[in-house]
Amino acid sequence: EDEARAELARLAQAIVQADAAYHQKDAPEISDAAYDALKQRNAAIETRFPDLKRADSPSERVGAAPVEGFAKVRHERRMLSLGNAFAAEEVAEFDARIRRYLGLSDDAPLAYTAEPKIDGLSLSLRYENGELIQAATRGDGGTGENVTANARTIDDIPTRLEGAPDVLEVRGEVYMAHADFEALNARQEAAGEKRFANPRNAAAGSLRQLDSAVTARRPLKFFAYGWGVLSAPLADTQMGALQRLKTLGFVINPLTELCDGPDRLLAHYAEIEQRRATLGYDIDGVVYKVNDLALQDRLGFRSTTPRWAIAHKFPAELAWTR
Ligand SMILES: NC(=O)n1nc(-c2ccco2)nc1N
Repeated sequence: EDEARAELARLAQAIVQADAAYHQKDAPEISDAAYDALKQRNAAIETRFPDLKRADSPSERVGAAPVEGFAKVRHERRMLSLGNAFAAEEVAEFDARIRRYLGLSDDAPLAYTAEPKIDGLSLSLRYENGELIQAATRGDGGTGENVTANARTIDDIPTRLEGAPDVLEVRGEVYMAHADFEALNARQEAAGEKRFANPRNAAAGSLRQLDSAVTARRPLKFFAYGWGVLSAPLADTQMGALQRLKTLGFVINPLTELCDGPDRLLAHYAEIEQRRATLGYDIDGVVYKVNDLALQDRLGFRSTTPRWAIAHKFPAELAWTR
């Protein structure tokens, strides 16, 4: 009984904290699944020890459940996270591993693209016959949230495309620029509303608003960096596909470069790291991708990450200090 009483106290505190993060900071500290598990554990103990139920039990609190939220969307092609590299040697290993996997000799040409890794939240945009019909967050990679109405309010996201494949899913990152973030927090403060901890939380909280009129007032931006389902190929190479997306009206990160091998990748990494503080938006590394799409298809994916791509991260930045 004492064990149960103590655990109920811990659960109540954890659930209150999770609710506060979800509702106040627009940035849940734990996943919906973890939240649900806390609630179920609490209910199970209360069922077993009814007389231990707390006056402030989370199972009785009105509005405790996170906002009923968005319709769920299944991603036909999983939205994957990236493997990480932290040291230069790991970049050489990434290249060597790919050469081994493909049976390429050390001196065979093997090009990569290198682009800044935007520190925002991933979004998948589905266009059919040139119409934006669905926008979904990454979620757990297999199932995300339907945020179509909110995505339509983002200027960088075209609602209509000319000359696109019949079915085209564009993937990219929603983010908030530093200047827009500061201005938003000033408005929040003036209105007696909560401030956002950092641009990523502000972008996430703004995109995951149930009221799209709120999203429309939030300065969100979008860089396209990839694709999902395609009814026809965009190009034969990563760089060519990005150029095609640009032609279709998407914003591609201007610091994206074609590199002929690990040394060039590291040189570009250093250049981007040099310019990081002047970009006006948060990045947390550089993403290297094999440029040839036929090779990407042969390389495929590891359990959860592409074999053909890696994120070379910057050393963790101090707490958001601007
Ligand atoms: N976050 C970001 O900027 N990303 N993320 C990818 C990615 C994730 C999976 C495949 O590619 N690429 C870029 N530029």
